[in-house]
Formats: sequence, structure tokens, C-alpha cells
Amino acid sequence: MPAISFQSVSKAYPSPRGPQGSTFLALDQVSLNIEEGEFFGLLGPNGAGKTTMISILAGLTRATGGSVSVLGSDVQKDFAQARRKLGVVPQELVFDPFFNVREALRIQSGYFGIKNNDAWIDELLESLGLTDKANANMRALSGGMKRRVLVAQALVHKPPVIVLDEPTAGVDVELRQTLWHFVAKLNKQGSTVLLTTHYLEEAEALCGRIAMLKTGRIVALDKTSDLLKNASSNVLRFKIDSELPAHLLGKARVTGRVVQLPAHDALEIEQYLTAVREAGLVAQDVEIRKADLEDVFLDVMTQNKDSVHSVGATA
Ligand SMILES: Nc1ncnc2c1ncn2[C@@H]1O[C@H](COP(=O)(O)OP(=O)(O)OP(=O)(O)O)[C@@H](O)[C@H]1O
Repeated sequence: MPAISFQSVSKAYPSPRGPQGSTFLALDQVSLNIEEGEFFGLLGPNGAGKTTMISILAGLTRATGGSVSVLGSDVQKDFAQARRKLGVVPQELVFDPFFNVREALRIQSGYFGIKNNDAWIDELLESLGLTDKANANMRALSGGMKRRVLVAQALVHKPPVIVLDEPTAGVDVELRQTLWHFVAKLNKQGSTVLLTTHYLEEAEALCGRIAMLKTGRIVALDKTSDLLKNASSNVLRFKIDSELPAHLLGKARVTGRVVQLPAHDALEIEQYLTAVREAGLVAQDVEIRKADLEDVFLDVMTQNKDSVHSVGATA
């Protein structure tokens, strides 16, 4: 039985543009099974639909079509059972300002009907570097500390499936390391992890399998190692002072003076450098590196440039 299953899931929101009553599809027939024990990455640009998928999974938003289940429990029909199996770390820093950290975790335990949970709460506090903040009021915590509490809150009922929605957005290196160390340990002990992140380095390092979402559709789904294998194997990187010739510009990723071009073999690298020289440009700091997940991601996203799914006005 999959840990998480999305079957032909669609979600229509009221359209911000267009005539009244019209909708647009934030998710379009998404099907995805995540198996027990996987560390799975869900990637996509802003607005791709990642948070919408997680909100449906957590029972916070209703899908317009299709079905979603957590370890066999349907998120709508068996809401309480599905919710109990799930620990969700939300993207936004939502917290109750009236309680201290320990109280917040005890209250969260109470929502799940768990009494005398202090031993596990202490372990969570310790693992997330929060022990000395246990009695601090939530209001008095820094953003990074609040995020740690959100992680602890999500795990307070020992859920077998953990969902992390951009947990490292804007957090420092120390918290990232603490968090990844802890989540990797839980995954090794058998927890299933679903992660959304814009830090592709993290996804590459942590996730065994990855789905890439674009405008509500899955446009790539594979083992991380196979995604990397199928990508252009090398990237030619150099700096220039003027604009690239037009025929190279379409293929290149340009950041300021830095140009990066995907290259399959030595001949292609030679052709790029010749084209640069013939355009009267000087390539500086030339280097060749292996393609990484960011290259794969950009490749996949440019191949699927014009997928916009609007539907007409609903009756
Ligand atoms: N409550 C809502 N009402 C209307 N439109 C919404 C609502 N929530 C999300 N959307 C729209 O649905 C689309 C998908 O949004 P979603 O937040 O799921 O994307 P995302 O992949 O999580 O993006 P990000 O990386 O920025 O967090 C976007 O176009 C967004 O504007």
C-alpha cells in the first residue's frame, strides 16, 4: 500500500482574471504514488501547485476531482485516520502566541488524544536544539526557532508520514543541518518523507525520487539518480563581458557575466568555444562541471514552457 497516493487529482480555483465564475486549474489530473519509506521530493517553480497538493493531502483544501489517501485512508472520507498518519510542517509560520513551547507541544498532543507525551516531547526538543527554549513564549522566538517548533508540532504524534513544505526557506545553515540530520534519521527508521523545496542541492542530496510539477501537471518523475543520468552530462561555464551570439543565447543559462551551456561531449564544448571566439568575445574562467539537479530542473521547465490550463466559466 502506498504511503501517499494521488489519483487523477484536480483542483480548480476561481480565476483571478477572466469573467466571473470562471476557474483555472491549479492541479490537472495529478497521479502519484509515494511508497512507504521513501524520501520523496516535489519540485516546481512558484505557483506550480506544490502547496495545493499538500493542502489537499492535509485535508485543508478539497480536491475538485480525484482521490488522495495516506496509508490507505482517504483524506476526505477517513479524515481523522488520514490526519493521524500525517505530520505536516507548513510553509507559513503559524503559531499560537499565548503559549510557551512545551505548552504548545502538549496542546498539539492533546489534539491527537495523546496524554503523558513528555518523554517524546523532550526528545523532539533535544533533537531540534530547542531544549533551552522549552519555557519561552512562542512570541519571543526568532523565525528560525519558530520553524523548529513547527517541525516538533508536526511530529508530536509520531506520524509515519512526514510532509515538509519548504522547511528551509530563509533559515540558517545550522537549522538546516539539524533538521536534515533529524529527518534523515526518522526516514532511516522507516518514516516516509515528502519534501518540497526550492533548494535543489538539498533535494539532490536527500531525495531518492523526485517529481517535478509545472502549472499543475507532473512533467518529470523518476529516481534522482536517473534524472541526473539522463541529463546532459556536462556543463560548460565561463564569463564574458558582452552578450552571447543569438544562437547560443537560447541554449544558455546566463547570470550576470556567467554563462552556462549544457554539453553532451567534447565536440560540443569545442563548438561553443569556437562560436564565442568567432563572435569576437573572450571566454574567461572557463570550466567544465558535471550537470546537477538544477540543470535538470531548468531543462525540464524550458521543455514544458507553455502549459497553461484555463477552463471556461463554470455554470
Ligand atoms: N486559495 C486560493 N485561491 C485562488 N488561487 C489559489 C489559492 N491558493 C493557490 N492558488 C493559486 O494556485 C496556483 C498554485 O499555487 P500553490 O501555492 O499550490 O503553488 P506552489 O507550487 O506551492 O508555489 P510556491 O513555490 O510559490 O509556494 C497558483 O497560481 C496560486 O496563485
